[in-house]
Formats: sequence, structure tokens, C-alpha cells
Amino acid sequence: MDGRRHSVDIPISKTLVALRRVRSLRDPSTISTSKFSALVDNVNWETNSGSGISLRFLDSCQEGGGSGKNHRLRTNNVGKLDGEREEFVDDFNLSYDLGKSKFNLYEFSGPLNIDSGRYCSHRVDHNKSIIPSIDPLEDVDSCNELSIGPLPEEETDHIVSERKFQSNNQVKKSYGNVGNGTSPSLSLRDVLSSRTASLFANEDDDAAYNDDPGCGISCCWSGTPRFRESPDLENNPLLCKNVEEISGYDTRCLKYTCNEIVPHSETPRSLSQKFRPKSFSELVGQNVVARSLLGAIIKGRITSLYLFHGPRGTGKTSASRIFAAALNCLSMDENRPCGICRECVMFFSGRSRDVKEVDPVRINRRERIRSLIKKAAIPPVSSRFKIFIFDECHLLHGDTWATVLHSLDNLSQHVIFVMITPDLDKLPRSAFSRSQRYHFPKIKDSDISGRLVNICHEEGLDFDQVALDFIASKSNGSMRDAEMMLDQLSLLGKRITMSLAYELIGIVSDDELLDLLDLAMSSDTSKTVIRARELMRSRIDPMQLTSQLANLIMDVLAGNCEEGCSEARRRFSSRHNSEMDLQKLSHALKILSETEKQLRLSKNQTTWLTVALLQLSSSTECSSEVNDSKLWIDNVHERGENWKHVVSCSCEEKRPHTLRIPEDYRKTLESIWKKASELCQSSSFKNFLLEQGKLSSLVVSQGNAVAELEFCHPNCISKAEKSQKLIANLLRSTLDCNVDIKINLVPCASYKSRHAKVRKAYFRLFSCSRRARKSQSSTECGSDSDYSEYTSERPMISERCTNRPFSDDPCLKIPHKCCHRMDVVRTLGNVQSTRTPPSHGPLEHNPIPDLVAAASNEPRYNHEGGVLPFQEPEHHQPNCFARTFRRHRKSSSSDASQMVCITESKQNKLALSIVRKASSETSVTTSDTNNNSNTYTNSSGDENGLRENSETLCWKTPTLHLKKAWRSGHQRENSHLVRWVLPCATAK
Ligand SMILES: Nc1ncnc2c1ncn2[C@@H]1O[C@H](COP(=O)(O)OP(=O)(O)OP(=O)(O)O)[C@@H](O)[C@H]1O
Ligand SMILES: [Zn+2]
Repeated sequence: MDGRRHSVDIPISKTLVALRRVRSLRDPSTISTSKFSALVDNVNWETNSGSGISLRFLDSCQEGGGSGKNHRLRTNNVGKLDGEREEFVDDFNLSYDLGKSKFNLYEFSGPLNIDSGRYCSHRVDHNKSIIPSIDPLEDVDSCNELSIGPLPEEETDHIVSERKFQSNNQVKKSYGNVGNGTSPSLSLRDVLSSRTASLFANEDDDAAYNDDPGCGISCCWSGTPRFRESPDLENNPLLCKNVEEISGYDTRCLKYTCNEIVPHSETPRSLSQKFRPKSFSELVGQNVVARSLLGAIIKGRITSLYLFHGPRGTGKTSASRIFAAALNCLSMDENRPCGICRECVMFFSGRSRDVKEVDPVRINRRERIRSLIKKAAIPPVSSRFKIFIFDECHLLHGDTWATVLHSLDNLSQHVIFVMITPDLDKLPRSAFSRSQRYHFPKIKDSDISGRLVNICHEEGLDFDQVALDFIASKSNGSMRDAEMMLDQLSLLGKRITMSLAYELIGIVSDDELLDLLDLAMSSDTSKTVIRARELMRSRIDPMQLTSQLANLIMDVLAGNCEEGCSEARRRFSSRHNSEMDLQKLSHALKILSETEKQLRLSKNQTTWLTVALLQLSSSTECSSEVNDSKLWIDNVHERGENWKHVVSCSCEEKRPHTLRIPEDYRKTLESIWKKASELCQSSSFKNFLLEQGKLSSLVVSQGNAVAELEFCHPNCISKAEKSQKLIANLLRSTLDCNVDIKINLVPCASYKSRHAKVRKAYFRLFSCSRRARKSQSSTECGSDSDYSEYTSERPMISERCTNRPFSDDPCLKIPHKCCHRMDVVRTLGNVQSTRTPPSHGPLEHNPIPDLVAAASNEPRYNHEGGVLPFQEPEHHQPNCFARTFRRHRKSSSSDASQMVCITESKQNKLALSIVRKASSETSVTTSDTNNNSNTYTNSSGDENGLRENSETLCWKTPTLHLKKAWRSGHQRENSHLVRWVLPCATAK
């Protein structure tokens, strides 16, 4: 009754929001402010006789040392504020002023111990008004600062508070760490008040209680008893002894009690906040840094600029705070910070005036940083050092850096700047040389897992060790990430197990992963596709799946799948331990890494990953081919040709993406294309070439070149086709040699996304080819100069037969019907080659031929049958090719051929169609994912029709215009062509 009252005015909206926020704190049993939410929960809203509202706390909300009385929040009419203050015998009274839309919080002297023994409440000094002291640094940002002079004691209570809060609704917060004469008012205010804009992340440290020697012990996260008395800190700077004497509590408990860094008097909301390290010994996995910093302190070799850098969540911020505390710690012990001396208590209770965390964004104004430097020059209040911590210092502007660095020499020895950044590259060079740098490496999985175990023990969580190990392995060396994951899992309220972790993190279990990898390695195309789709459809992100597969393969390659691993892993590892398998796996790894890059750019990730999986089984072949291609390039170099002109990768086209071209080759191609385009007179055509076109490969030898161009839209293709002569001329002028050009359609990302609906799962659907070969003297024909078909293993689209400019070229005098690109390629499949087939034909690159060969029951390389599509670059003897080709043209009266296409229906079923043509008879064999085979023969000569069954759309004829076929597929919309594989074997 005789209690002094402090009133606080708070806008109602903020109050309600804040109350809700309090309510939402995650663990009501461990958070002191949540006790308030309990109060709020138990509030009775009563309408008063006037226009006031009265809130009554029910008995059930009484807590711990609470008085057991009801607490009321009562609103009063305007004008009655002072006169009608309710004189409750309760501990506090919160009145709502309707006129001012504010709550007035009256505080009574009677203690309201809303915290249980486990939690410390916030300190209120009843003998002092809520008056902030003026910190020397506070006027740095005067517009946001609150400056209220001391008031006579009578003027305390709500008048003072009102003044204070009416000023921009800003209030200095108590750090709520002292349990002396508790009252909820400040605690509530902490929660309710809006934050003062400040340069310093912890500027509130200088809150109203600077003069207060209170013991500053609170936030007992560890569940230790609360220390309530307020020892005389001034007289007893080193508290260790006193504390034990006074309280009888274990010093270690006290240390924990004091140690919690709660810079904004906010209670921890996550495990990671709650278990922030408070001493160097608690800093996991950073022993070198910790020892070095501690050594510097002990030896007194302190420099003025420190730079902490390293990946996120590795303890940089925590270390900077520990370092700051240790610098000012009064203990002579090596184990600093002691956590119990006056300075430590001040620091850990958030009231140190000499340690500041600077907001890097707000400090970027010149006058602010200058003001900061000016204030820094003032000697510290009570401690040895003034420490300024700049977290995320890469956000500092150049000017700010300059000012700080410039000031280093002028500032006295007591000023220390600690800069923290995860990204060293963004800092000015000068910062490096002026600072002592400390690198915080990623934390080892074993260290992380050990820490998680400790946390689980402290939090009383049930866990499986493997689950914690798994979390550690998924956290990428970041302790914070690991703690976050654990936090989330702990919320489920169950035992922390592997399956729970899998589910939460959204990853595939080992068994599923191994199953998929097994399928992919076994070339079982359809099952691989089905399985991959199932996984991705259910819950797995393709990127995640890719990285898991890559990790698994790495484990197998590194022999990590033998001991101490799951049974499934061991079995897989023993099945794939031959030299060839390991080679396959390592190439699979390369493909996956390429795929990962591709996935980042792609919107159709599922398809790309499926494509990559289909390539895993044949990856070795591709790689050897890449080597061959490289070899070939090198050979040409040796022959003294201009390297610029020799850019090719025969493997490139067969992959769904083109990432394997070395970067410098790509750049060369780009520059050639740019130069050629710029020679164009018409600026619109020049722009068209530059913007829509791309030179994707170039093979030059002995004055002749084959250039492959890519355009990403069919319209561009037709435009380019119309001007192919011009383009060839431009390239010829640039390269100074004769040029054949091939024009391919490679839909770009934007085009694909626009047409994503229609072309769901397609890659390199078709390419079309043109030649604009400038006629050479006939003597050149059949010589080494003809490279025309070297890279033609790609699926090509046939085109209207036109009178080609090269029709006078003896090499290419081919019948009208066969001038189609596709025909050429197809026919090549029937070449009665006299040469030994190379050990790796271009088709080997593709996994499909295995399937094709299996499905068509024919060998892939039939020496007699001449299965070879064309010569390898390694044997690059174009004349051979040309001769063979000519010979074939003469001999192949039957025009027997075969082609394969892979289609995909709406039901996501892949189907393989083998189209064989012998004379007038065309037979189509299809097999779908269910291994249903279906063959039908058409001897009617109706070659151009499409035949459709429930699962697949087959192109019955190899001479069909592919573009047309594709369009028809679209119109039908029940299946579409995924890929052509041409040719595969000889049809008899
Ligand atoms: N080395 C560590 N030992 C123990 N806990 C750590 C360590 N590193 C990080 N943590 C945990 O992660 C949380 C975040 O750490 P901290 O803020 O110090 O990391 P940081 O490296 O500064 O990260 P960021 O660069 O993102 O600011 C801490 O509260 C703590 O719980
Ligand atoms: Zn200390």
C-alpha cells in the first residue's frame, strides 16, 4: 500500500503486440519473460463502470515468490488518471489511459516475484527513478537519443516515465539481470518498449542503471539457483570470494548465472542463443584462436585492430565478446574471463560501458564515425580497454574504414577495434595489413556432434548418437546450423532419431540413395528414371539429391563405406570395388558436379537430374572421348596451326549441357563470333547475331573450317538459315579460311521456360544443320580438308531439300533425297567400313545405345556390318570418311537403315522406339518402361505417318521431317520426343 509507484506509458498497440510476442516465446518453462505471458493468459478483461477496462489476473498465475495476490490492469477515463489511481494491495497496477491511448504501469514496492527459483527477474531499484544516465557516446546519434536529466526524487514514478516514453516512445532498456527487489515493471517495459535507434547494437548497455552497483545476476539458463543479494561491487571488485560467502552458492553456478550474454535483455529464443559460449574453453573447435587471444591478453600484447573472419556460425561473434570480457576482466587468473569480477559481471549483464557493438550500417555516416572516434579517445569509465566490436564489418563503407584505420595511430592504447566478417574479400586491403587476423575455420563434425550431445544432456533431450552425428555432418562446419537443426528437432518432442532428421532436413535415406545409385550404375534406364522421379516427386529437392549422391560416391571412393557404416553401404561398396567400377564412380562424380552447376541455372531440375543419372553408367566412355578430343586439338597445335581456330569438343554435343568446354576455348569462340558479327554491315542483323546466336564449336584445319552455330529459337534458326551464306562469309573473313556452318537449335533457359509446359522433359530435342561451304577446287575434295561430318553424331533434323551451294562439290554430290542431314547420318550407319572400329565410338558416350543394342538385339559394333557411324577425330582423315561415304552411297542400294528415338509420354514413361528401314519396309519396335515390346511393320510405303499407341509416339520413318514430327508430337501432347539416337546398328 505504501509502495512507491512508477508508471510507464505505453501505446496500447505496442503493448498488445508485445504481449503476443511474449506469449510466443518458445519454451514457457525456461524463459523468464514468458512468466508474463502466463499472467497475460490469466487475465480477466472487465469493463468498468466508466469507459475503463479492468484486467484481473487470476490466482492461477501466481508464481514462485509471488505475493499470491491478484494483479489488476485497470483502465481509467481521461482526466482521472492521477486522481483515480486504484490503490490496490496488489503488486502493480497497469492503467490504460483512453485519452492518450497509453498504458500506465504503476509499480509497487511489494515484491512480485514472477520468476520461479530458476529464473531471475529483472532488477528495479526502488530508490531510483527511471532516468538514463548520459553516456559519453550517446550523443553520437543525437536525433535518436533520449536525454533526460536527473529529476528530484519526488518526480519519479510515472511523471518521469511519461517524459521518458513520450520522447519518441523510446526507452532505455534495463538489462534485466539483477534480482534485487524485483518487480515486473521493468521486465514488462523491456518487452513492451520500442527500441531506441542506436549506433550500437548494445548501446542499451548504458541504460538507466549505470550508477547501480546491483549484483547483475540473472538469466539462469542453466537452471542454477538465483542469486538475489546485491553485493557491494565497488568495494569488492573481485566477487569470487564474496559471492561464495554471501550466498553459499557454487561459484561455477554463479559464473553460469552471470555469464549469459544477453545484450538486449532478450531471453534466448533458440538453443544456439542459449548455448552461446561464454569463455574460451567453451569455444568449440577454435583452440588455436582461443589460445592465441588468451596468450595475447596474458602477455599484455594487445594490438588495436583485430580481424576475425571465417565461415558463418563458427564462433566469431562469440569469440569477440569473450575476448572483450577477458580484456577487461580483473582476475589475475589465466582463466579469463572469470565471469565473477566486477567487470565481468558488468559485461555479462550487458551493462559494460566500455564494450560496444557497433551497427555497421548506421555507423557509415561520416559524422557518426567521427563522433565515435572522438568518444573513443575518452579513457574508459572503469575498465582497462574500450572495445568496439564491428560485426559484419564488410558492410562498412570505404570512408568509414579509412576513418577507423586513420585513427588507429592517434588513438590511445586503451582503444581496441574488433572487426568481424565472413567475407574477407570484401574488405579493403589496408585493413589486412593493419590488423591481427584470426581465421575461424569450419568446425569438425566430431566437435559439433560432441557439443550437441552436451546440449541434449543439458536440455534433457533423448537422442540417438547417429542422428546427432548426422546433424553434425549436415551442418557444413557451422555450429549454429547444427544447433538450429537440433533445436527444430527438439521441438517435435520426440527422441531425436535418424528418420526424424531425414524427414526434417528433407533428404533421402541411405538405403534409398544406394538403391538409386545402383540402378543408375546398372544402366537400367527405365527403372532409374522411375525411381528418381518417385524420390523427387515425394519430397526431395534435386539439388539435395545430387549433392547426396556425390557425397555417397565420394565416401565409396574414399573407402569410407567399409567400417562403421551401414550394412547397405558396405554391401554397395563391396559390389563396386573393381577398378572399372571405381573409375565409373569417379566419372559419375564428375557428371554430378557438372549437373549441380546446371541445376542452379535450370528451372527443370528434375529432368536434368534424370538425364545425369542416365549418364552415370556410361560416364567413363564419355570421359575418354573428351580426352581424345583434347588430344586431337593438341595434335593440331603441333601441326603449327593457329590454335585460335581449333576449338572443338566432340563430347560436348552429346551431353545435355556444354560445360566441359574449357573456359579459354569458350572465350575464344565468343571473340571469334563477336568479330565475325561486327563485320556485318547491317546493324540489325549484327545485333541479331550477337544476341541470338553463338558459335558453339569450330574445327579448322588446313584452311577449312567447320563452324557450329547455336540459336535458341526456331525463328532465329530460320532467319539464320536464310542468311547462312552471309554468316559463312563473315566467319570466312574473320578466320581467313573456308567455312562450313552448321546451325543448331539449342533452346536457352528463357525460351525453355516459356515453353516449359509444352516441352516438359526435353533436352537437345533436335538440331538442324546447314552447310554453306564455299566451293573449293575439286582437287581438294577427298583430301584432309573435309571435316564436314566430324561432329555430326548429334541428332540432326532433316530439312527441305534445296539446291545447295555445295552441290558442285564432288564430295557432297549426293542424291537429292539424301542431302538431308538426318539421312546422311542415318546412312552412315550402314557404311561398310574397311577400318577397324575405334574402341569408343561417339555413341558410347550416350547410355541409350546400350539400351538400343539390347533392344534391337544387335551388336553395337559389327565389324562386318560396319556399324560405325563415322570416324573418330583421333583418326581424323576426312578423306577416308568422304570416300567411305561415297562408297557407301554407291553400294547401299537397299538403303537399309535404322534409327532410334526415345520418347516420353505424359505418364512419364520412357519408351524406346527403334525404327528400321529396309527397302520399302519400315518396321518400328517400341518398348516402354514396363518392358512391353511392340513391333509392327509397315510395308505400305506410308513412311511419313506417325503412329501412336497408348504410351508412346513413334516416328515410323527415319526420313520423316523431324521438326514436323516434333510439332505433331506437340499437338498430340500425349508424348514427346526426348532424344534421337542415330544410328545404332545396321538393319539387314
Ligand atoms: N566455436 C563454437 N563453439 C561453440 N558454439 C558455437 C561456436 N561457434 C558458433 N557457436 C554457436 O553458434 C552461435 C552463433 O555463433 P557466432 O555468432 O559466434 O558465430 P559467427 O561465426 O559470428 O557467425 P556469423 O558470421 O553468422 O555472425 C552461438 O550462439 C553458439 O551457440
Ligand atoms: Zn572477470
